[in-house]
Amino acid sequence: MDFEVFENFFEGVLVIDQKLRVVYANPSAKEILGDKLKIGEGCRGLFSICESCPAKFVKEEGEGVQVYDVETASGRHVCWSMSFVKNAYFVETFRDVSNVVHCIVEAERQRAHKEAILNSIVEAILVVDKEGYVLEHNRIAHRMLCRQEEESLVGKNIKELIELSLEELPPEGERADVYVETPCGKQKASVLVSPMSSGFGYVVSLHPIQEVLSCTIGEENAIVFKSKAMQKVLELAQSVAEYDTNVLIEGETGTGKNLLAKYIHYLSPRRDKPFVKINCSAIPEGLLEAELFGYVKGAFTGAIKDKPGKVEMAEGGTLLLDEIGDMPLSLQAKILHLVQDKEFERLGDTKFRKANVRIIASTNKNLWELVQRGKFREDLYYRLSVIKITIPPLRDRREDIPILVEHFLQKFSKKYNRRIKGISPEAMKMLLSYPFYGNIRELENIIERAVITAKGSMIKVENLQLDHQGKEEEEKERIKRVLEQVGGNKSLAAKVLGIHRTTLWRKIREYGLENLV
Ligand SMILES: Nc1ncnc2c1ncn2[C@@H]1O[C@H](COP(=O)(O)OP(=O)(O)OP(=O)(O)O)[C@@H](O)[C@H]1O
Repeated sequence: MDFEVFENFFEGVLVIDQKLRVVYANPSAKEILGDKLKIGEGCRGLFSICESCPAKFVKEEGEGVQVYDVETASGRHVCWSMSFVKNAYFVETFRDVSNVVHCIVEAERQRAHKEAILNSIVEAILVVDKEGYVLEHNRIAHRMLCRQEEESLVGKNIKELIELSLEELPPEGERADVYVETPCGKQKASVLVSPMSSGFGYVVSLHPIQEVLSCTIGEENAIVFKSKAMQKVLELAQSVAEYDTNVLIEGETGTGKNLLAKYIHYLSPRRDKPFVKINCSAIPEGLLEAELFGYVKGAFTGAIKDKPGKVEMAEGGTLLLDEIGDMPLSLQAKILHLVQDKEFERLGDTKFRKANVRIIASTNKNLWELVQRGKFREDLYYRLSVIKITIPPLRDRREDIPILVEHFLQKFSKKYNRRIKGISPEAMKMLLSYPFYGNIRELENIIERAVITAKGSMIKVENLQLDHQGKEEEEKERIKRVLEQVGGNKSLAAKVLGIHRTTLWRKIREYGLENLV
């Protein structure tokens, strides 16, 4: 066999006889294998593949073998092949691929580093191209967004995953809160988008936000909160719920007094019996007694048959006397009798009836002040306020605003079948600085309007209809009234208003009320 033909080959060529001795090596082979190569000696050990010498297989099967990465005795990497020719020789050819292998190893090392870093981040990371298609992601993203272990996010569009397209995400460097559908239900997450310096796409990070605290008696009546102040309120409510004591709930309008009363009822042993509410301020004085205690036929013109009142409707359950501060003095004695002796009389009747009801009263007025002014019976006040729970106004627990916003966003998105995903940072900032004299009810109305009027899937500043002018007037009047009541004593006025002294002083100057102090 003429081996000269191999002399100028770029690849290394070794010719091995059947006793596995090297009979020829071309210059490339000599260069690659160095002094480990000895012509006339055995070839064993020249390559890492010699450990499982393929010669026997190649000869018997008559098939060549190729291995892409074989190490030489001197540590170089070659792409190696062996064939059996002319029933006499094994020919090994090999090409140095050390550089390629090095690049692959380096790329693999970098990939492993990147993967370790990505997986050590507590946020879900999605690397997307300019159109929003996922190129890479970390383990948290998989856990957060995939229902099945084998499911892959690569190739999916961000819109499909978080229902927000790239254009709808917050601008670079700004976070926004969104809701993401996860295998465990909706998860709130703070989203941040950073463009890649190569201009190749974006890194979208989703930081899961801890579940909102909520006490719920059904979806409709969820009480959501985050503040310590509300936590205390709820804890107190929970601890008194099981006892049959009367409870007085105080708080400004719209702070959630009705909701809390329902919560207490549903936590109490009376939960399977009725919860009945009567609004003492909404019913004309003449009708209130009949509404509360019922009447018998002929009690007044139009009383054509006996009719039970709210007290009887609440039998076995809870009766909420809403806006108790507006209860006329004339009726207060009868309420006292009900509260004290659990007895009442239907209008026009001659006999007392027994009532098995738990009484919760609520008021947005300062009941004690009404007692002092002779508008509310002191004995009734003490009877009702065995346990007094005061719900703080929303402006004193602003940390509840974001979760309430989200709660209402979800509620109204569902109600109006709109796909509202979140609120822009500017809009949230505006809500956080708004005084909310109408408290949660006002916030609820603002969000309801915003959900209806929002053009895209995010609530923006222009969707918020805030009544700043009206609020300022209202605040000025309130401060003026309180200052007059306390004879200009700033400390006392700040206490009554529930604001800090320095805030009060600033507002006095703002509204030009200096003459009152
Ligand atoms: N913590 C809360 N979480 C969720 N929704 C709330 C919360 N507090 C109040 N709301 C909602 O705000 C609205 C007003 O609440 P509610 O009627 O209980 O207030 P209120 O203090 O009784 O008002 P008013 O003094 O006018 O009778 C309701 O729609 C209620 O569901």
